[in-house]
Amino acid sequence: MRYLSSGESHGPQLTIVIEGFPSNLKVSRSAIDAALRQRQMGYGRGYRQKIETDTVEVTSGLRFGKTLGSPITMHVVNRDFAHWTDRMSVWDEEPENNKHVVRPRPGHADLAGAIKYDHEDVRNVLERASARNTATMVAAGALAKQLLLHFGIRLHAHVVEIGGEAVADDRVPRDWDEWVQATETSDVRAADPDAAVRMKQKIDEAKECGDTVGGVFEVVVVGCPIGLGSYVHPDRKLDGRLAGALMSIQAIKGVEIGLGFEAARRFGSEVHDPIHYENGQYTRPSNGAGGLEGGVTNGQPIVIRAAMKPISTLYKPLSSVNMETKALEPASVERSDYCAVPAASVVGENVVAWIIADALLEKFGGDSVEQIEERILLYQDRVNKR
Ligand SMILES: Cc1cc2nc3c(=O)[nH]c(=O)nc-3n(C[C@H](O)[C@H](O)[C@H](O)COP(=O)(O)O)c2cc1C
Ligand SMILES: C=C(O[C@@H]1CC(C(=O)O)=C[C@@H](OP(=O)(O)O)[C@H]1O)C(=O)O
Repeated sequence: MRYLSSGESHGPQLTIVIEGFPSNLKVSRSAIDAALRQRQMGYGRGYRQKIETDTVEVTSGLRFGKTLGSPITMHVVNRDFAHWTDRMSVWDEEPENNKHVVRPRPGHADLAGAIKYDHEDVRNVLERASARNTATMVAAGALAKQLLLHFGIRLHAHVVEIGGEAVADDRVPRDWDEWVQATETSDVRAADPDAAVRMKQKIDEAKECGDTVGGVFEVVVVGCPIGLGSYVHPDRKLDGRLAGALMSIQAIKGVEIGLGFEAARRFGSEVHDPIHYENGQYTRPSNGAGGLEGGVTNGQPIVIRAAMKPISTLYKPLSSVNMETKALEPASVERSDYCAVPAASVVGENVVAWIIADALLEKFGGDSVEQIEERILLYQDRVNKR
């Protein structure tokens, strides 16, 4: 299963073409729209989200709400394009009064992208480098999530840290539904209400100073069978694939699985999860491995965290260089978010859904939902005999 996306941030629309999605899954448009809406939310987002109301249009691959097995094409319209028709025109000549972006922002793709693609106007870079494209990741992932749910695999993401303010683990509900409810009613998607207050204060502090803040989110996946992914080649290791997918989200700078970096500070006896056998199955009393050993799912919940750097555009800009004159000048200022960690957590949840769904199809074949069902049942039988 694979997908490609296209679209500039202020162009007419974003497009996603998915190939290899199995047939005969009844899919819900409102579930995709709900995920898109969640991605737009979160304390610290900028004015753009007041302009957009992201929803999905599907123009191929579905009939009567069911997948056909043929390529699925989805679109998300950029309402903001209405304000950019001359500056983002596909065919018309460039307007004479068009102002070029020439002072690249430290932390964004501006400078490296302008040099790589030989652009004089940095806008030609930032339009596609923009995290607007994360809407396509969410649309594709929200479809994959529906496939996973059909097979009893659930996943959810929450924010665990913003600007150094972290949730207390014992304040996060252990019950799945309560936890989901707690994050979805929090405007920073953090399940600990006191930490959420401190996180919002950090965002306010950054905003007042013309600055930005980053943070950490965590994705949890439950219900995965043992044996997704493989240890045989680097590109088949599920830990690597998940880390790669999360790292490919704009501004993600670190990924850790299970104990992650903490494992490097402990003795092995304090890190690895003992193996027990109870009531006819293997159990693990702890989950330091975060559900993955040797690049393969081990039946425990997958727990994976990602660190997001602060937003690159600063209203009080760092110094940069005018690429036309080479003079030292403040970096350009684009309308911007102050903090997008809650939004990034939604993106993270959906890119993880995509990778797990892909690994599921790889293990069980992927032409139709019925065929996958049969193979999962057969496999479960074998697993139960081990
Ligand atoms: C959901 C989301 C929203 C973002 N919003 C902004 C923004 O408003 N302004 C900005 O400069 N960067 C924003 N970013 C981050 C930039 O896209 C990112 O800094 C840039 O792509 C370079 O990141 P990289 O070095 O990880 O590739 C956002 C990222 C995400 C995930
Ligand atoms: C458009 C989105 O995020 C954008 C990501 C982004 C960036 O530089 O990455 C810059 C901002 O764009 P604009 O200048 O249009 O406000 C964000 O709003 C979105 O998430 O839908």
